[in-house]
Amino acid sequence: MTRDSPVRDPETRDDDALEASIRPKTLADFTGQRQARENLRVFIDAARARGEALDHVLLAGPPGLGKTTLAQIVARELGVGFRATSGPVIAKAGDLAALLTNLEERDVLFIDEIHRLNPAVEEILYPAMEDFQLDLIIGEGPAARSVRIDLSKFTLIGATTRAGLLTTPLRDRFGIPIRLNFYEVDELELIVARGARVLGLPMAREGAREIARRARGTPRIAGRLLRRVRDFAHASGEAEVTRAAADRALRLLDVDDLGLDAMDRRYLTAIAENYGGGPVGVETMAAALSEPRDAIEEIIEPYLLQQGFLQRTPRGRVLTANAYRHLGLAAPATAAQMPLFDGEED
Ligand SMILES: Nc1ncnc2c1ncn2[C@@H]1O[C@H](COP(=O)(O)OP(=O)(O)OP(=O)(O)O)[C@@H](O)[C@H]1O
Ligand SMILES: [Mg+2]
Repeated sequence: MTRDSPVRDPETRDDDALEASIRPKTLADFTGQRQARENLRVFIDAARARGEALDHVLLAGPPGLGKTTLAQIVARELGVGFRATSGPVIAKAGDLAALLTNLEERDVLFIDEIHRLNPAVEEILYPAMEDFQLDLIIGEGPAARSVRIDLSKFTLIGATTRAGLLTTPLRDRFGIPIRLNFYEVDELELIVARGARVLGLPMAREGAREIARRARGTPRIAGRLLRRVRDFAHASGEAEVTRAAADRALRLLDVDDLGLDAMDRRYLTAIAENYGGGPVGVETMAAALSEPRDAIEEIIEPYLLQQGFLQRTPRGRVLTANAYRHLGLAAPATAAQMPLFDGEED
């Protein structure tokens, strides 16, 4: 399941195939996230040298930063099998048991959206992660008995957009917690340039930079913008994607100069115009925009917070002077003087 809002994700089959073709396959091809990459390099090499399963890895960060990609890369670099599932898909303990008992020694099991595991399923994951054992209840009523099954030593890679929602016992069982951050423009520029090469699209350096600058710090968005810019380039028949050509395409896509899209601006404008700049609660914003609360917290807000357009306070979201400036609105004097704390947990 992808949690991108429909507004931001009009993905087609063709796009999926293109996305797969530009997905990095090795740690060396994976741009950015230097610290995560360097740590993984060391732990992967050590596990390989000892012939042991890699310790369990938790990948946390906003959508589209490369969690699934990294999980696949880890399995490939370890030279082991890769099985993928996701939290909401594992309905019963038995479903997880079936997955776990089918793993071979040192395999990677990837659980996406691991914060959405059902508690009964999570419970049986604890001994599986810690002791590579499954405790299952077979049968019902007086005939029920518990059996213990030994599992292969495997590596669980969990991915989550909401690390704060993970239970402590689950979080504590990951020996390698990794936080992915928004990418720098330079890194996204490399990703766009590489993607253009893979797609056979002639791209000027400034063209790649323009797309990178407006990709919300997110490789998935960079890839999507690249594919749309490519469509416009084909239509116009120009030999190379210049900065001006990229800019023209991005404007048509309603991506503004700082990379905010229509939904970002709707969100900021609603706080400014309907709620006096805040504080306003996330539930109120969800209702005002007719978007699920999750989408607001996981997709829209992280980048706006990181860019300093928004603050979270114990009483709700508050726009910053930056946001007013960007929207071309006058900031109320009170907004600028409001004491700000980042007191609300995600
Ligand atoms: N470091 C990177 N270098 C190049 N491309 C990347 C990188 N990280 C991600 N991508 C590309 O961005 C896209 C999204 O990556 P991915 O699906 O791994 O994100 P994700 O974090 O799993 O997102 P979600 O939380 O929505 O599942 C993929 O097409 C992938 O190829
Ligand atoms: Mg993913």
